Amino acid sequence: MTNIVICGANGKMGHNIYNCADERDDCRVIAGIDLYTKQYADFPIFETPAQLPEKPDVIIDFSNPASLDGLLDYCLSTGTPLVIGATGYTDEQIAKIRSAAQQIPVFFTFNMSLGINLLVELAKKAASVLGDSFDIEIVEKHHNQKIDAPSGTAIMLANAVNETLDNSKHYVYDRHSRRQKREKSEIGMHAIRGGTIVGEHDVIFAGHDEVITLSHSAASKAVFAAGAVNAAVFLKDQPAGLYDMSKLV
Ligand SMILES: NC(=O)C1=CN([C@@H]2O[C@H](COP(=O)(O)OP(=O)(O)OC[C@H]3O[C@@H](n4cnc5c(N)ncnc54)[C@H](OP(=O)(O)O)[C@@H]3O)[C@@H](O)[C@H]2O)C=CC1
Ligand SMILES: O=C(O)C1=N[C@H](C(=O)O)C[C@H](O)C1
Repeated sequence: MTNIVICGANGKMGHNIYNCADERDDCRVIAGIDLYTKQYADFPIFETPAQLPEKPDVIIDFSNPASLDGLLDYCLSTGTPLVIGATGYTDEQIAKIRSAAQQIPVFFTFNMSLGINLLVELAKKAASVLGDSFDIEIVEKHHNQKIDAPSGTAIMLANAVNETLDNSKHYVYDRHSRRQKREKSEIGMHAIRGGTIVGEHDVIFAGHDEVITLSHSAASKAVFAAGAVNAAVFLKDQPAGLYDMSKLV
């Protein structure tokens, strides 16, 4: 049995993770963390990790980058494994996550779906064949409640493509404020926000008279919740280190 605490328990992903864990026999949610306390049917919610009455086997975080320091303090001092699904971190925060993973198990990915992680591999392959001659643009679409842009997944895809191309590209987020043609070294990053779109990502390779688009669409948040719960059950028994979806396929 894996005892889970959800950080961001009152949020959309928090609810989906609770529902996913509730349907399984090998794990259960024992508590939540969120900005205000609200009693769920089955578990209590606390405002900070320090208030947790017992140490869980693993914490799953789908809250906000603002909760990172408190979570890392708690997980490092108690040796608690941490699954991080939230997005919007600064480079400095990502460095802190990597550093913590030298002492505790940390599972960190901007997208918990298996499909996106295959898309990353396909995009790397396409970049290795087309990257020198085709223009590369990434388009992501999400619901109107999303705070960060571009999405963590779009950044993950761009980084994977760029690393394949020896980091020869730079990212362009805005073409409104300049009057000039596109440079070969650009990866254009485009964020669309509207309605209840769950999450769509296109990596577009545009060449002379031909275009290849690699595309992924999530139909519900349950797909991310399933990945996060699988990650938590996996992480509980791992040594310190940084893990991602490649460990779950
Ligand atoms: N890796 C992946 O596969 C996926 C990642 N995500 C990411 O997960 C995050 C959450 O998404 P979603 O559930 O849709 O967002 P929600 O806004 O619905 O949920 C976030 C919850 O966290 C709470 N919260 C905010 N700040 C803190 C804090 N400092 N400490 C504790 N709780 C806090 C919010 O409270 P309040 O509402 O009061 O601010 C809210 O209840 C986002 O960063 C999103 O991009 C989402 C889906 C998949
Ligand atoms: O905020 C969301 O909803 C999502 N965020 C993640 C991201 O920023 O990449 C993953 C998924 O697309 C849903």
